[in-house]
Amino acid sequence: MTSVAENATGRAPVDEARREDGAAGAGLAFRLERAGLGYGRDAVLRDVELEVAPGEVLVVVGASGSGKSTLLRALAGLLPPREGRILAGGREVTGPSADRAMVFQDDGLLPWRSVRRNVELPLRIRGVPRGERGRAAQEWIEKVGLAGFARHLPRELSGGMRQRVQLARALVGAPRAVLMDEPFGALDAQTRAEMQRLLLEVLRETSATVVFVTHDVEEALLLADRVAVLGRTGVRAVLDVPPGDDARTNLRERILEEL
Ligand SMILES: Nc1ncnc2c1ncn2[C@@H]1O[C@H](COP(=O)(O)OP(=O)(O)OP(=O)(O)O)[C@@H](O)[C@H]1O
Repeated sequence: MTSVAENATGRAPVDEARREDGAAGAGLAFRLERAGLGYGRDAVLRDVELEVAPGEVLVVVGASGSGKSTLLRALAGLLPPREGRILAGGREVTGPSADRAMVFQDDGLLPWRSVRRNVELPLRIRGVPRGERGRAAQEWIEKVGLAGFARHLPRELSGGMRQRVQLARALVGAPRAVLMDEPFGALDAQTRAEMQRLLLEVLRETSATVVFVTHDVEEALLLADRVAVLGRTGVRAVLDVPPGDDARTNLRERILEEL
């Protein structure tokens, strides 16, 4: 298991005592034990052994079709493993949970709901009283730079703004893990860079564990504490992201070799 002391988000190093489970609100640890994932008869990933430490940002890269989204769906509890086990916070994952928020590439917002009402949704599902959820939603809308847009509908926003709304919706309920599937994949280069900066900024305020899927090795190096590289049927390597440009250049080459 890697040290996450050099966390890209600048967050405090993970407390060893919290690794396996930890108090409510602490980042969630994940563990895949010989997990086999697939659809019907088709195996996508076999024998996956992987640990994600609480508070860590693990970025998953791999060729198209290597199973990045499949892995994320399994962590979210949307796809049960065919073999082995998946543990979150020491407990077997048997379905989705409010502890594990998801962010998708296509925005996944409810088109008929305003920004505020989209952001409030996880709190509403949990039965948080209206006033409290309105305040929390407004706070997150401001944090993601959308003050003044609370009453807008998703179709009135740009792609980048819609991803900001998704980020606010994912984090408003203080989840212990955020699972992000190519969230910036459809954005232009400049908006993507802005969103990466915003993500690093907002993650500093949370202790959530992040598993982030991307095609983009540069994005992986920017965001990750560690990078997991998927190969044809499994995890080929899990690599620490060291500080320093030279070390990153070496790592970039290593990742590209593994891909
Ligand atoms: N719902 C599904 N039913 C059947 N097969 C699926 C399903 N979703 C994905 N697959 C298959 O599983 C394999 C892995 O797909 P997955 O989407 O996890 O890969 P990926 O690495 O995320 O790809 P990409 O980078 O192109 O998004 C592919 O062969 C895909 O066709």
